[in-house]
Amino acid sequence: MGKHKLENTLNELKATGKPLFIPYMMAGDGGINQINERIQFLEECGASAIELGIPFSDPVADGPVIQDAGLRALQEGTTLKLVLDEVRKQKESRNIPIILMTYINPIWNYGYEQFAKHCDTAGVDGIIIPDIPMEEEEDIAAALSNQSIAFIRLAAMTSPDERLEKIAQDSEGFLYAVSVNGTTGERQQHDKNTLDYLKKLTALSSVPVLAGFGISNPEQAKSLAAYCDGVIVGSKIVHLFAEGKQTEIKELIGETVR
Ligand SMILES: O=P(O)(O)OC[C@@H](O)[C@@H](O)c1c[nH]c2ccccc12
Repeated sequence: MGKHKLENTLNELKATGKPLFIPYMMAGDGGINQINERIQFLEECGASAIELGIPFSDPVADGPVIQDAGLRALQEGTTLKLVLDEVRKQKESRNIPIILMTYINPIWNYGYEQFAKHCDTAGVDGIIIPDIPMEEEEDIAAALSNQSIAFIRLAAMTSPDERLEKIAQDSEGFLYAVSVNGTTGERQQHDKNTLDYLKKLTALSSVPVLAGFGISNPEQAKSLAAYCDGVIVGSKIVHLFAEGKQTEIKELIGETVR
């Protein structure tokens, strides 16, 4: 058994032999009342876990689709505190793991200890922080560790092998393998060397490895998942929600995890 519930849940799903699928959704896009509705919908679609984005004014890793969703969510008045309050309401009825994706600044404002405690109360299982360098993560890592919340690390294709090794060993819950160079957003295809990179990370990591960035259809998802444990899809899901195309979300997830 791994140290974190998230890791154990993903490993159980992995044992069924199907690729893992983690959809990303922007919290507060479509209104605060859509947060729990959409989480429940994605759970019913067969998602393995949910990556819940906290909108932020300076989202350096986000491409245009997610940036726009973030602006809409901010206009709805979405804050980290509001999202945690919403997520807590559904804690008992929810079976799917929740992963928060937030830049470090909102966590800093909230207070690291306070943030970790409130995540625990809300039943949050893991955290992704795209803009904290390995060298500066000690304090937030300690706060999360006190509450047994998985601190998911991001690996980049440009990282040297030594660094990838360290990231793969440190990562908790799963390892997020960023599979393009650049920001989030749909891509036609991935480089050939992406597959070697995924293979390498899978060999280095003791937690499940999921590829994310640039994935928008089941074919792409399956071809990458053949070299790791599953995929994360953001922009495509955000875009389909914004257009009210829930049926297509269901098909995308269903066809990938089948
Ligand atoms: O949108 P894409 O290309 O499908 O990529 C997933 C991504 O959106 C999601 O995981 C995410 C949204 N914002 C991020 C910032 C950093 C890392 C990851 C993310």
